[in-house]
Amino acid sequence: MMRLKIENAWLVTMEGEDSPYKGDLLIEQDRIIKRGDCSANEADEVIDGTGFAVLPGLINTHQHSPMSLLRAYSDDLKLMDWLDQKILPAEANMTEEDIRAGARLAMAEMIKSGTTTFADMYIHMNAIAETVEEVGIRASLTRGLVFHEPDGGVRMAEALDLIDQWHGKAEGRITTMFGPHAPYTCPPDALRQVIRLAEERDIPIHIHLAETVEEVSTIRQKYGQTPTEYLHALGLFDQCHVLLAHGVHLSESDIQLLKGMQGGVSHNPVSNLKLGCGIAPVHKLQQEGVNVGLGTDGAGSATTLDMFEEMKAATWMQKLQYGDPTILPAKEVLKMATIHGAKLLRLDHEIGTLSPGKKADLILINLNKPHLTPLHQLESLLAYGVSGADVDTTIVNGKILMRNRKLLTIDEKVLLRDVQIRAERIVQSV
Ligand SMILES: CSC[C@H]1O[C@@H](n2cnc3c(O)ncnc32)[C@H](O)[C@@H]1O
Ligand SMILES: [Zn+2]
Repeated sequence: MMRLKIENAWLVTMEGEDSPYKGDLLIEQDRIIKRGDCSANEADEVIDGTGFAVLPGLINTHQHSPMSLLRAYSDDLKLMDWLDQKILPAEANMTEEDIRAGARLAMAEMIKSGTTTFADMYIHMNAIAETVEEVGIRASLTRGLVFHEPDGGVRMAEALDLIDQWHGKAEGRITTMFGPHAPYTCPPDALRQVIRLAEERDIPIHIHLAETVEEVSTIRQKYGQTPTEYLHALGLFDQCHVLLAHGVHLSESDIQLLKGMQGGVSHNPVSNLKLGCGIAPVHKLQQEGVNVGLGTDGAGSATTLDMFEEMKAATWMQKLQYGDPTILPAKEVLKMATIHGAKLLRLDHEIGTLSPGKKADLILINLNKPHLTPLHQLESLLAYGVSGADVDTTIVNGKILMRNRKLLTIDEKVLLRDVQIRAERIVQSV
C-alpha cells in the first residue's frame, strides 16, 4: 500500500480547538491514517511541508462548470436579462464536446485554486461525469431540470440515468443529486414528482432559491407565497436533504421554515454582488442553526472559481451588512469553505477536515511569500490574505492532481487552446 507523508507543515485541521498546529500527516492510499508525529520510514514518499499550510480541500457547493466557456462574455446585466438574452442563447449553441471541454477548464481552475470537491448543475452530465472520473477531482453532480419547456420528461429520464449510472462511481468520488432548477422554472406537479423520487431513493435535491427580488414577486404573483413558502408547502423540507443555492431574499419567517432542515444554503457572494442580487442573511441563518456552505456559481457570473475570493467576499459582506466586524470571523468562513460545505453535500463523514479515517482531500499553501509574511494568526492569513494562486499542491482521494502548481492529470496548454476556439464559436451567432 502506497504511503505519502507530508512533514513539518502547519496543519489546519478544521476540527477541535488546537487547530492549526505544526506536525506531519500520513496518507495511505486514499485516506489520512495519522496526524501528528510520524517517522520517515513509515512512508514511501515524503513532501517537505516546511513553510506550508495544509488545509482540507475547499468545497464549492454550487457551480455550473461548463459556464467557464462563458467567462467574461456577458457582464454588468440584471440576472434575467443576462440569462434570457445572453446565457441561454449561448448555451443553446453548446455541443456535448463543448460541455466536456468547459467542465475540464473549470476543473483545471478549481484544482489550481484549491477546490477538491464541487457541486455541479448542468446538462450533458454524462460528459461531465466522465471528465470528473478522468481528472481525479470529487463532485456531486446534478442534471438541471427546467420544466417549463416541452421536453421536461426527457430531462427527468436523463436525471435518473445520471443517478443510476454514476452515483458512487469513480472510486466513490462521484455522488449525485436531483436538480430542479428553481421555483420559477418548476411547476408544483414537477416538484412533487422530484420530491417523491428523492425521498424514495434517498438522493438529495439541489435547487436555486430566492436569488432576486424579481423571483420573490413572480412566485408571489403565481402562488401567493414566498419561494421558500412555496417549496415548504410542497414538502421539500420534510424528509429530503436539500442544497439551496443563493437564499438571498429570505424573510424572518422564511428562515423559521428552514430551521431544522437537512442540508442548508450555498452562499455565492461574488455572483450575488456582480448580478446586484443582494446580500444573503448568512449570519441570521447560522444563528438559527441553518448550515451554510460557500459556492461560486458558474464562471459566467462569478468570472473566477477561486474559493478564497468567495471567502473574503462572504465575510466582508456580513461585517458590512450588520456593521459588526466580529461577525463571520476567519475560522468560521474557513469552515464554510470546508466542513460546512461537506455537510451541505452530505459528505462530512468522508471529507471537510484533516481527520484520520477521512479521505485524503487536501491542499498545500506556500506561505513563503511577501503578502503572507509574517505569520501571526494563520487562520486570518488564510481567510483574508491567500488567493487561489498561492495553492502549491492539490491532493484528492490520496492522488496528487497538482504539484508545484503543475497540473498532473490535465494538459493545460492543449486545453486552453481548445477552449478558446470553442468559446468563440459558441457566442458567434448570439
Ligand atoms: C438547467 S442547467 C442550469 C442552468 O442554470 C443557469 N444558471 C446559471 N447561473 C444561474 C443563476 O445565477 N441563477 C439561475 N440560473 C442560473 C445556467 O445557465 C443553466 O442554464
Ligand atoms: Zn446557479
